[in-house]
Order: sequence, then C-alpha cells, then structure tokens
Amino acid sequence: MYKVLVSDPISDLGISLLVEASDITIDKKTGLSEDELVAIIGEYDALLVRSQTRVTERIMEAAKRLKVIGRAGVGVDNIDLEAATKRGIIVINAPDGNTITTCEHTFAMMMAVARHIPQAYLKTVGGVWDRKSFVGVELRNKTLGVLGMGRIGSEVASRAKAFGMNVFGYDPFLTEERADKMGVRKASVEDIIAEADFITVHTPLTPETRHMIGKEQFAKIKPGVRIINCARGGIIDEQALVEAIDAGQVAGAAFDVFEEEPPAPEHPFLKHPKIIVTPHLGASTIEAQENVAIDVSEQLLHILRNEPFKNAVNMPPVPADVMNKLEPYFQLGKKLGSFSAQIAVGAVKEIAVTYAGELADVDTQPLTRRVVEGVLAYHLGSDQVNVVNAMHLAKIRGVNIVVTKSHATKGFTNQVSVTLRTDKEERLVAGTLLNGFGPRITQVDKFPVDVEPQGHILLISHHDKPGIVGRVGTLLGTQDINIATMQVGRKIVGGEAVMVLGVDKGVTKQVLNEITALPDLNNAKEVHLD
Ligand SMILES: NC(=O)c1ccc[n+]([C@@H]2O[C@H](COP(=O)([O-])OP(=O)(O)OC[C@H]3O[C@@H](n4cnc5c(N)ncnc54)[C@H](O)[C@@H]3O)[C@@H](O)[C@H]2O)c1
Ligand SMILES: O=C(O)CC[C@@H](O)C(=O)O
Repeated sequence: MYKVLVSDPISDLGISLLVEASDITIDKKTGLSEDELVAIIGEYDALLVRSQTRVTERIMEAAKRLKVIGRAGVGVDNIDLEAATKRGIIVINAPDGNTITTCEHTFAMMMAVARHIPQAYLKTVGGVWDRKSFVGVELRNKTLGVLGMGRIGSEVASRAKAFGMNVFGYDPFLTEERADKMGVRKASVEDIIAEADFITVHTPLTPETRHMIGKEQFAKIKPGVRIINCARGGIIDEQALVEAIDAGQVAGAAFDVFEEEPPAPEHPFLKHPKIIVTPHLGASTIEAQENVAIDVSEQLLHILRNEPFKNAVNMPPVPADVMNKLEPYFQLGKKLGSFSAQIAVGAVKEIAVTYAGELADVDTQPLTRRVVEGVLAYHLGSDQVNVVNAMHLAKIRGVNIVVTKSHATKGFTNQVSVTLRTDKEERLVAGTLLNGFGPRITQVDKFPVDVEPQGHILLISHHDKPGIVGRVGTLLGTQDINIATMQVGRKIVGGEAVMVLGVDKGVTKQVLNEITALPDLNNAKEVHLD
C-alpha cells in the first residue's frame, strides 16, 4: 500500500484516480507548517502539492520513503529540485493542464487594465456614477510584446491576433519559421521595450529573467505602455514599475503574481490607482484544476507502481518519438548494468556503454541512465538509486560514463554493450531485444551467448573440455538446484569458454566455491536479475 499526502487544496475530481486505486491511501492535510510536515512526511511515499507548500531540503531530509513529489501545475519554484535530485526523489508537474486558463486570465487582466474595469466597478458600487475617469484604450492595432513564447505565451499571441493586435514575440527558442507560422514578429527585448503598447511576460523566474524589465528598461520604454504579469513575481521589478507609473511613463499594470506572496498589506501595488491585482488566480478555474490534478495523479501512480512515466522535471525531457524507440530497452539496459556490476571485481571506475544499430541515431541519454542505475543500484542498494539520481551519484563518486555509438549491428537491429571498468578488471555484457523473444543477453566478455536476463543465473568460466557441463550439473543436482536453461559460449574449440546456466533458485557461496574447485573450472559467479 502506498501512502500519498496531499498538502494543498487540489481538485477532488482530479485525484479520483488516486482515491479509487486499491493500492493507495490518501491523507489530505493542508496548511501545514514546515515543522508539521517534517514531523509526518516520513510515512509517505508521495507528496502532492500546488504552489502553497514549500518543499524544502529539511522536509526531504525527513522524507525517508518519499519517491515522488507531484506538483499540480507548472512552476516548481516551491520545490527544492536540487535536494530532490540528490535524494532520487522524482519531481513531476502538470505543465499543460492550466495553459489555456492562464492565457485567458492574462486576457482578462489585459482588458481590465485597458478599460479600468476594477477601478470603475469600485466607484460604481460605491454609488458614484463616474464615466469621465475611466476612458480606456482599444486592443485593436496595438502592439503586444510577449516575453516568453512557450505554452502560455504562444496561446496569448494567437488570441491577440484575433483581437487585431500586432504581436512581437521574444523567446530564446523562438525560430523565425515558428514566428512566421504564428503571424508573430520575432523581436528582441529591446524592440519590445521600444515599440509595445502592452507587454506581457510568460517566462519562468530564473536568474536571467529576474527583473528582466527593471529601471534600465523603464527608462527606455514606450510611453503609455501597459504591463501584465501572470507568470511569476520578480520578472518585473515591482519598485521600478511603481516609479515608472508615477513618472507617467507607464499607463497601468495588471499583476496576478508578486515577488512575495501574499504581498504585505503595505505593498505599493495594493493601493495604487493604476495597478490592478489578483491573488495568483491564473490557474484557478475548475477545468484547469481538474486537468492538472488528473495529469499529475496519473504520473504519480505510474511512478509509485514502477511503471514507465512521462518526463520528470528533474530529468532532461525526452521527445515522444525518441522515448518510443528507447523505452523497450529500459529494462534491458538496467539489467545489463546490474549484470556487469555483479560479475566485476573491484571499485567501479568507468561505465562505458556502446549503442550499435538504429539506437546510434537517437539521443540515448535516458537509456544510459538506466544502465548506470543498474550498476549503482547493485552497489548502493536499489532503494538509494533511481533513474533521477543515477548520473548525479555516479558523478559524485567519480565514476566516468562513456558513451559510444556505431552503426555496425553485429547481426542485431540494435545492441547495447556495457563495459564495466574497475580498478581490477574490465567486464563486458551485451544484449538486445529479439523479435518474439524479448530481451536477451548476447555476449558476456568475449563470448557470444543467448540468455534471458531473468532470475538466478550462474556464470561459469572454464576450459572447453568434454565432461565439464556434466560435472557442474551433477554438483548442482546434489544440492537440489534445478537447471532451467543452459548456454555455452566459446571462441575456439578447446579454448576458454563460458557456461551460463539459468537455475531455479539461489546458490550459496559454498556451492559456488565447490563449482570453482571442479577440474578445469576457473570461476563461478551468481547473478540475480529481477
Ligand atoms: N499565474 C498562474 O497561476 C500561472 C499558471 C500557470 C503558469 N504560470 C507561470 O507562467 C509561466 C509560463 O508558463 P508556461 O507553461 O508557458 O511555460 P513554458 O515553459 O511553456 O514557457 C516558458 C518560456 O519562457 C522562455 N524563456 C525562458 N527564459 C527566457 C528569457 N530570458 N526571455 C524570454 N523567454 C524566456 C522559455 O524558452 C519558454 O519558451 C511560468 O512562469 C509558469 O510558472 C503561472
Ligand atoms: O496552483 C496554482 O494555482 C498556481 C499554479 C501556477 O502558478 C503554475 O505555475 O502552474
């Protein structure tokens, strides 16, 4: 049974998948302090949050069972990602579910600031019929500058076109071709500052985007501009904005987010007649809250159940077409890593992975992670290593990871070879996926074999002489160890050879020693693959 803690208000309908799962129990405890979370987090396998809960290193330190943190939304700035990665805690978010909702809120804010709607409302309900103070501007024929043309920025740009606006877009990843397709002018920040009548920001808050519009930009900004921020507080310098409005340079601003949330009662935005605000409502629609909760619940279930999951925030993203090619090899990669670790003697210095065949044409990083995970999990324990922290753990232990690719297929569509270099020796294990047979180990050191990577496997090196197989079989028989499969690999008749036996149960050290002591046998090792 997996225990999930939901520590922020999250749509019930969205998490019904978790509620109905027979292997999950859910506790909903919202509004907890850091101390309260630290006290209880140790009993949970998963934590589900929105943006209120700050998931700090201290909380993670106490979270001994925590496998995954799910963020029902986009921004993960409330989660200490580095601390999570260090501990192998997978962080997932729901990046798509609130895009439209936030885009629509941006429009609501843009129109509200263009037509002074909140200010006019307040006066009207206060009994004052004032039609003179609230003359607004049209959006039509105005220039909208969009800083950050990702999911939300692109949707804002496309809707702005429908309002007859000229759209300028800036994003380091915006190509001329994409901009043309969207009918957007690919612009620089400077172009937008100089020419836009409305500026809306849709970037994450990073060291680069912090105060991306500040004193210096306000000094050059087009007079009468209106600024909208429904992304993250801090992208626009709040103090500099107030000064620019007071100086008459900026006509108004609409903010959903603040450098500090909630803002202090004396925050200048809260009393300024030209600034309208909402309390981080960008994603707050019934639809978006259901969408993000459904998305994140699905992923969370996959992770808890050890099933393949989509991209995690603390792992590089993998395009779907690449994922489709790699995913079938994930289990094999991990098993090859584990196999090599189980047979190699000494301290691991290097894991060299070679991809031969069609795999040579794709970004194999996610598969390499599985191989490294397999190697390290054998040494560090499978509860300590996972696909998220494998590379980090290898790096801090000084283990070199080398990847090579080749189109030489050696008769297989694809082959993955893992060479483990320790301070004492070098061992190689290779494998492939065979049509109709699934994963197979195709080579151990220099010997070609054909072995299913599953269960208890005995790897015995010996001289290729008659009678050896019989002697090993007899010895195992006396120990009541049944041989399920057998493979012998050799390079030349009468030379060195390897015997790979699939056995029905584990073999004790003593039996391994007895096998090794048989005439013409060099070495016997047991490998166990789940
Ligand atoms: N107000 C809310 O409730 C709410 C809701 C959802 C999302 N958000 C926030 O909105 C923002 C955008 O979300 P999204 O889903 O569109 O994210 P996204 O990742 O799809 O898009 C962000 C874009 O910003 C671009 N970018 C990064 N650095 C930049 C820079 N220096 N200059 C220009 N562009 C830069 C990226 O290349 C990317 O295309 C995020 O900060 C997110 O947290 C807020
Ligand atoms: O949970 C929320 O309402 C905020 C969501 C939003 O800021 C996000 O980044 O997804």
